[in-house]
Amino acid sequence: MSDLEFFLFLVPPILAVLIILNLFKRKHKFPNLPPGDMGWPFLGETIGYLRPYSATTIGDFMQDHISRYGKIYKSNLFGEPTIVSADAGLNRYILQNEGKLFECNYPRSIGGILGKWSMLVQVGQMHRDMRMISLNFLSHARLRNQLLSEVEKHTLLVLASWKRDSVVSAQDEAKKFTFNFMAEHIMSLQPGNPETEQLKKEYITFMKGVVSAPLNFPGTAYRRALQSRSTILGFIERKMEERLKETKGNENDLLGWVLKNSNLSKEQILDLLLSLLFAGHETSSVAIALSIYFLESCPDAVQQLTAEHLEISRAKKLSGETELNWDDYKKMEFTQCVINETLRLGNVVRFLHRKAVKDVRYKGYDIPCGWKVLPVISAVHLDPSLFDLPHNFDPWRWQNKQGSPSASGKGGSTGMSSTGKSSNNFMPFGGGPRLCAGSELAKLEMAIFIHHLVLNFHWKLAAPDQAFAYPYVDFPNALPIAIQHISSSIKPPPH
Ligand code: HEM
Repeated sequence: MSDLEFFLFLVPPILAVLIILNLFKRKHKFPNLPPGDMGWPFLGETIGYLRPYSATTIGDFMQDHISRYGKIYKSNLFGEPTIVSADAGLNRYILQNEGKLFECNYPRSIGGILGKWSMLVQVGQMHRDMRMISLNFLSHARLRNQLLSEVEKHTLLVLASWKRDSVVSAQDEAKKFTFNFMAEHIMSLQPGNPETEQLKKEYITFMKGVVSAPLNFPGTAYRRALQSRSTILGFIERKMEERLKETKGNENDLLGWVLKNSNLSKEQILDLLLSLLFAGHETSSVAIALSIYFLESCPDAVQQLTAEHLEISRAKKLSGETELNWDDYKKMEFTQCVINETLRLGNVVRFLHRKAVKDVRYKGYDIPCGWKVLPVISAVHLDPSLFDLPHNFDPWRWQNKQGSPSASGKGGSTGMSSTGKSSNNFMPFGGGPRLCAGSELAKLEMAIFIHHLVLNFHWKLAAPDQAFAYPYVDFPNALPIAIQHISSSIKPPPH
């Protein structure tokens, strides 16, 4: 027998014994691991977990696992032993104990593409520093005094370009809107300029890689995305150098603000800007597309929305004002219900990546230190014990948040069930120390877009489409809608 044959003969039984010993040790040290199936060696159950499914459901894999094992189960996902939680209480516990018992832990491929300094992968002090910068950039005062009118400007730019009685791709249009807005606020890029359009093109390739399998071979989407990442970073770097040469710095955009007010290195600034562009563009555009999709099949909601926005628009005409302001935004109460319901049912971000940094015991279950932990927020939002008829689009369930479920609830639901009344179970923006830094901006973008949409257009699906979870949410046909103008004309922004 050659050395190689001898080696091949010995390795499998040794590996098997090691795996069994490891399982035995684990079982001994952690006798109360949640029930579940660790699946195939190495692959675990990852393929089943990531199989696409309708975005308004939790998918067959999750449904089947919850029926078999309950809302907390163990598995092997993304190459690691994992605890999956569809349990509202455990999800809150995980997010609130960030940095103490659990820590953010996105797959290495995300760090490869968003950068090692990306906020999504940073933990500890560096994360806190970058978070402060983002919160500053997205502060309430900026939203109110500057970003609101910019959001309106970019909404009008997109909607005014829709041709009469045409078909538009709602998902692409929403992406155009959020990209233009973010690019202007991050680097003062103007919509339509050749450099902005070039960056947008690169960014699309980049995005395809972020959501693809992390296979770094020639010809793969991931490899192309890594190349686009370098091109985009080169672009941002040039902008940065131009700024550094300017004598009077422009602090109105994030790039200017960071250069003036932070000690971040060039590499850190590049990754911060890129990850903010990613975090702020992809999510809210999908949320806007989802709202257009849900509203299309809910005429009662469109009618109530239209009444709310007509009222705001009439009052503005009487006072001689044209642009929306914060007081107008605050009047958009039913719109907020539509936004909440869109985020609850559509689940733009479905689960988060964490790992246990200590041995944890929760409700009698062991969560061993070092294990991956996935709080699945979509499973809570679609849990029938927390939200009545969770698969129905029912914005009225959000009315009378403090009191009993709305008696006038339409869409067949009586609103939230008693436990669901508490907004505790609603976490579209995550929670704890990593709560989405752009949640208020995202809601503002959705509200202003909906305002001008319902005042100016009727729309119908032009071809069948529906949202899928891949697990990122996407409309395979980019949501084609046939539009009809209601008002005589929608004008591009005056400024
Ligand atoms: C509907 C739209 C959005 C949804 C559903 C959403 C959801 C989320 C979620 C769930 C997280 C937590 C990730 C985690 O804990 O691992 C997060 C983080 C974050 N989001 Fe959003 N987001 C949205 C829009 C935005 C926008 C418009 C921006 C701003 C430009 C933004 C910026 C961020 C940032 C910077 C973080 C990282 C926060 C941190 O780590 O401290 N997001 N988002």
